[in-house]
Amino acid sequence: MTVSYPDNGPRIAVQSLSTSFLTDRGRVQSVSDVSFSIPAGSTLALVGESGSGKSVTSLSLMGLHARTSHPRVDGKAMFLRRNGERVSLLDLPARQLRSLRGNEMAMIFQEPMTSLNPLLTVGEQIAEATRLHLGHDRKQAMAHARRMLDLVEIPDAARRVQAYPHELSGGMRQRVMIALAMACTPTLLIADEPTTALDVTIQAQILALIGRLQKESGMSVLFITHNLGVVAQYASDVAVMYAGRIVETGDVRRVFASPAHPYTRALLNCLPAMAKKANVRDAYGRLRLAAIEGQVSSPFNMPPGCAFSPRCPLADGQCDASAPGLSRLADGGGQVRCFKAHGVLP
Ligand SMILES: Nc1ncnc2c1ncn2[C@@H]1O[C@H](COP(=O)(O)OP(=O)(O)OP(=O)(O)O)[C@@H](O)[C@H]1O
Repeated sequence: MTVSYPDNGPRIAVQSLSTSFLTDRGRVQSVSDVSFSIPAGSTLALVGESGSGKSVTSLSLMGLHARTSHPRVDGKAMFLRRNGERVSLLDLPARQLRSLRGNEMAMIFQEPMTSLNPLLTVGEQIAEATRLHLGHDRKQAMAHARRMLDLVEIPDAARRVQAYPHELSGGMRQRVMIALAMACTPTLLIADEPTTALDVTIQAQILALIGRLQKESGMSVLFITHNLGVVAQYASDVAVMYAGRIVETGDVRRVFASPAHPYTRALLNCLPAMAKKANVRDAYGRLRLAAIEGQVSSPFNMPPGCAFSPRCPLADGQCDASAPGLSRLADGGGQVRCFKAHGVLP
């Protein structure tokens, strides 16, 4: 299933993406000034605590916000199509965006049951996608569905193609979601917490599967997770989000070896491996995992300065008074949004 794609620039380039919604309490800014790009075949992990704006970012790119929340999405998101054409996702008419979704751009979510149709067999659901996007007839579509189930290593695919989602385990359902997402050989896969609901062994298998499919197909992946621990193995680059903004970007090795933002450092300190290294133990001799004290400020009550300053051990008057912009780090190491970061280029 290897496909060659035009190699002129990033698969997706997002610039100053900002999203707000209308709520009972007025318009709320959920994502502000988010920029990143993902080259062909690369994985960018978007990391941050719950509520930091990761899902809103991906749903904004896919045009999937409910109209009832009156979303306002600003900025630019250029997507490189298979045919070499570059399209502006935020300006595309709904019909054209729909024809890209599930075809050249696909998405998998945490909970497959919310995306799979309980009334159709898994084979019918995959077949429906390829009939719509690839023009398969019924027979071709069902044969393709079987091949896809094989590809995602579902045992006995010929039989399972006839199964309904509720007849499968959580791990199998997530494999079906991946098969559905991959059915039209997307060039961009957005994986939003794809393994959070699964137990650790199955998580590792699913992530390995996505990694294998990516290598074989050359697709780019936007991998959304709150768990920095899984990032090191599966992503080439990281963007850390806090309160709707990217606070640090860089390649995985640099971010893990020398995190520049105090929030990234705090996230890393929450990892078991880091706890082992620090070897801080409780009264019973158990390793003590660090936790980030305090909570993300409410979007209705954001501090005037840096959003992280109320929780930051380094914050001073400057951080409370004004919000830092993104600065480039020395050695091509990415960017950071912090007055106190070391190694920032002038
Ligand atoms: N339709 C909406 N209307 C109003 N606010 C929204 C809407 N969707 C998301 N938000 C708010 O936007 C912020 C970012 O939410 P988002 O779901 O992107 O966070 P997240 O980082 O993906 O968190 P999680 O890991 O829990 O999914 C949150 O404060 C959330 O409550």
